[in-house]
Amino acid sequence: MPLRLGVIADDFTGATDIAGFLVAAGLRTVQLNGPLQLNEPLQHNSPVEPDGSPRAQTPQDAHGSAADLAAALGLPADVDAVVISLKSRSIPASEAVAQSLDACRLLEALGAERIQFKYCSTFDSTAEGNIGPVTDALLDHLGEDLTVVVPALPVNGRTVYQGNLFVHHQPLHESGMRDHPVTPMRDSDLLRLMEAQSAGRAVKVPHAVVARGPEAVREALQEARVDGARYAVIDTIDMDQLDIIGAAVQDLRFVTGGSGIGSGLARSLTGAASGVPGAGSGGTEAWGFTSGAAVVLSGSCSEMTNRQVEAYRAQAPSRGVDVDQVIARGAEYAAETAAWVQQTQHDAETAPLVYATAPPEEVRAWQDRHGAARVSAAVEEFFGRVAAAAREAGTTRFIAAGGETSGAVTQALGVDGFEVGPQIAPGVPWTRTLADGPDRLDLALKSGNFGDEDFFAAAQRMVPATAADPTPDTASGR
Ligand SMILES: Nc1ncnc2c1ncn2[C@@H]1O[C@H](COP(=O)(O)OP(=O)(O)OP(=O)(O)O)[C@@H](O)[C@H]1O
Ligand SMILES: O=C(O)[C@@H](O)C(=O)CO
Repeated sequence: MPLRLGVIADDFTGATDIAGFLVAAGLRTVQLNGPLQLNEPLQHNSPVEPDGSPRAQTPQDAHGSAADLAAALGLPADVDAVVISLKSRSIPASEAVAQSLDACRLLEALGAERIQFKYCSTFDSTAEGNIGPVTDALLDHLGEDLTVVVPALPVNGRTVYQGNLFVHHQPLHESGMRDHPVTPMRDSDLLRLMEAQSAGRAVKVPHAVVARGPEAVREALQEARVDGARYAVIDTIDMDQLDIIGAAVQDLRFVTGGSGIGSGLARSLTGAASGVPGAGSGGTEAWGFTSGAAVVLSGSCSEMTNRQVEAYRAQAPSRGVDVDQVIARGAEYAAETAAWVQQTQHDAETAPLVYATAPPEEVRAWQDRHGAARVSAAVEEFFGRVAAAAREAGTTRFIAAGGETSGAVTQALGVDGFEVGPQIAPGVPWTRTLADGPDRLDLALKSGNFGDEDFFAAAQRMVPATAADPTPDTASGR
C-alpha cells in the first residue's frame, strides 16, 4: 500500500486485458469481479464463527486503514494495482455511473493514487453511450476538471490519428465494429463521439505534439484545461507513443482509455522497458500453476476465435455444441458434455475443447430459430454448467474465449477475484484465483478478437510439464 493504480473496467475480458499489461510492466495486480460496494459482505478470508460457519464481514468493518481493507479483500500485502471488472458497457447509463462510482470509492479506500476508467480499444458504446456519463461522474467525484481519452492499442491494430480511431487499416466505422450486435460503431471521430455522450467539450492532442515528447503533451493538456475543455483525445499510432503519453499523464488523478494507456502509465511508474510485452512477460518461471487437468471452453463467435477453434481442432479432441440441445435439455446436455470432458482428459494429452463458436451465418440461423437473447443466455448458462461440473471432476485450469462466456464461466466457478500473471498474448494473461491450496484455479480468459491462431495451444505450452497432470483422479474427484 498505497495502490499505485486503481482501474474500473467496463467489461470482464477488458479488465483482464489491462491487468495483463500492468503485470507485464511490473505492477503486482489483482482483478476483483464487481460490482463491488464498500459495505458488501466479503467472500475472501471471512472470519469464522465459533460453530465453524463463516461470519459475514464487510470492508467497512475492516477498513480502518487501506491495509486492513486490502487484507479483508484477500489482496496480497504488496499489491500495486487493483482492477475492478464491471459489466457496465451496455447497461442503462445511470446504473453504469452508480457501479463505477462504487468501484471508485473502493479503490480510493484502498489508497489508489490514480484511477483509470478502462473501456474498449474500439470505444464500444451504445448510441446514448456510457463512456461519457461515467467519465463525467468520475471527473466530478474526484474533483478533476480534465481527463484524457486514449483508447489506442497499436499492438492489436487500434490506433488514433487526428482524433479518429482506426482498426488495423480501416476507420472504426468501416470495420467489423460497424455491425456489432450491441454496440455498433458508426462514427470514428472520437471528439464527436465523446461530446455526443457527455457534458463537456473535447479537444485533440495531435500526433505532432505527441512526437515532441511528454513535456509537449503536458503543455497541450494545460492549454486544454485553460481553454475550458474537459476531454483531451490524444493521437497514438505506435506502442512507443504510449510511453510518452504514460509519462505525460503520470500526475493526473484520473485518466480514461484502453489497456494501452494503462500499459504506458504503468511503465512510466515502474521504469519498465518500452515496447510490446511479449508472450511470457510478467514472469512465467515464478508463476506457480495448479497441477489438475485443463479444458478449453469457447463461446466467442468472433472471426479470430473461429480461426483459433479451427486450428486447435486439428490437434486436440473437440466437441461442437448443438444449440438445439442446449435449448431443449440444457442441464442434461451439459452433464453429458462434462462427462465427455472428463473421459477425454483421462485419455488424451491435450486439453479437450468444447466450442459453440460458429461462423456468422450459422449464428444467425440459431438466432432466427430460437431468438438471439435466448440463445446467448442458454449457451452462456451451458458453459457455466460444464465448467462447474468439470471443476467438480478435478479440472483446475480453464481457458475460456469470449467476454460474456468468460463471465459465465467464472461466475459458475464462484470466482470473485484473481491474481494476474504472465501474458499469453497481448491483452490475455494467465490468472489464478486468490484461494490457496486445492481450491486454487488457473484461468485464461480471452477477449473475442485477441490472440493469434495458435492461442489455445500457446496458453498450454506456458504451463511447465511438471505442473501439468492431464489425468484427473476420478476416484477422489480431484
Ligand atoms: N453458435 C452460437 N449461436 C448463437 N450464439 C452463440 C453461439 N455460440 C455462442 N453464442 C453466444 O454469443 C455470445 C458471444 O459473446 P462473448 O462475449 O462470449 O464473445 P465475444 O463477443 O467474441 O467476446 P468479447 O466480448 O470479449 O469481444 C455469447 O452470448 C454466447 O453465448
Ligand atoms: O480494449 C479491448 O479491446 C478489450 O480489452 C475489450 O474491452 C474487449 O471487450
